[in-house]
Amino acid sequence: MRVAIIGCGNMGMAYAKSFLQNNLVKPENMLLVARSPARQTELEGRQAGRVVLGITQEVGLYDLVIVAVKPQDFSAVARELRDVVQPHQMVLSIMAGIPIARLQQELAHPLIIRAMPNTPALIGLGMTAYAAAEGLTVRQIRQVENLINSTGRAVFLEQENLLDAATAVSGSGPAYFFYIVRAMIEAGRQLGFDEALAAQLVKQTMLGSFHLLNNSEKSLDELIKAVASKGGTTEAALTVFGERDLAGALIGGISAAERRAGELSKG
Ligand SMILES: NC(=O)C1=CN([C@@H]2O[C@H](COP(=O)(O)OP(=O)(O)OC[C@H]3O[C@@H](n4cnc5c(N)ncnc54)[C@H](OP(=O)(O)O)[C@@H]3O)[C@@H](O)[C@H]2O)C=CC1
Ligand SMILES: O=C(O)[C@@H]1CCC=N1
Repeated sequence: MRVAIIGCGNMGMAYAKSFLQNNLVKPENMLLVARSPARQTELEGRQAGRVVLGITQEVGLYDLVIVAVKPQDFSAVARELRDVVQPHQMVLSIMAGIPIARLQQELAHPLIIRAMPNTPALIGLGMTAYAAAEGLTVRQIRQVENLINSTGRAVFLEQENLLDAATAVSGSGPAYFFYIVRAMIEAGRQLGFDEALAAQLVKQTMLGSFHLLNNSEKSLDELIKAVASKGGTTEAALTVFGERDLAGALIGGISAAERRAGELSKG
């Protein structure tokens, strides 16, 4: 498959790296589009494909065009891409918020897949939710899904409107996890550990807890109960979390992320 990527930042390059590592795309079949000469030089150094400056006619020669710029940059990209995109090409957007209808309208192009990945895609452990415009064949959708699967797991959403919720839950999710890990390490530090030891205690605890959750028949409530002895230390912590409504704060934050995706949809 021949793939052009517009927006070769964190996510665009995570995709490029995965496709190459899994031999789904050959370097000679990958086109990386930069918007500045400095970025062009930097991308050339990565040897992940041919690098061009700007959205040239060449972009029209690829089977799939991935748009991975910030949502705020999309309209500028669309003004150039709409003159270049060819009827047979598929366009995969990973931009937060922007709905398929707006992508189709601004690009004057029907064959759109909209996906929401997350940063663990960098190591092949990503979670992507995606939806497809009507008019794409099952074969075309499978071709794109095969690429996405090289970055981790993927779920197809029949209802595109759930993509904003996926953005809030799994797209932004890694940042919530890192936020909690950071707070736990800081607590360890304040209780007397040096940074490295606090980080080791927390990271192994998160890793072990994840695998326990994944391999256990117990519900989350039961898993919590199995740690929190009556009148013990965990209960003391959970009481403070409850008094400060930590769960409510997390749910409220995730709802705010979903609302923000809705705002980004309008440009
Ligand atoms: N980061 C994340 O966790 C996730 C991000 N996303 C989505 O992915 C998209 C990209 O995010 P992310 O990778 O973090 O952002 P980055 O800022 O790392 O990457 C965006 C890239 O787009 C480039 N760019 C902007 N305009 C153009 C243009 N006209 N032509 C060519 N390149 C252009 C920028 O170039 P330059 O370097 O020159 O500024 C930059 O390299 C966003 O829409 C975001 O919503 C989705 C899921 C997760
Ligand atoms: O924060 C953002 O807008 C993007 C979308 C999901 C993760 N990062």
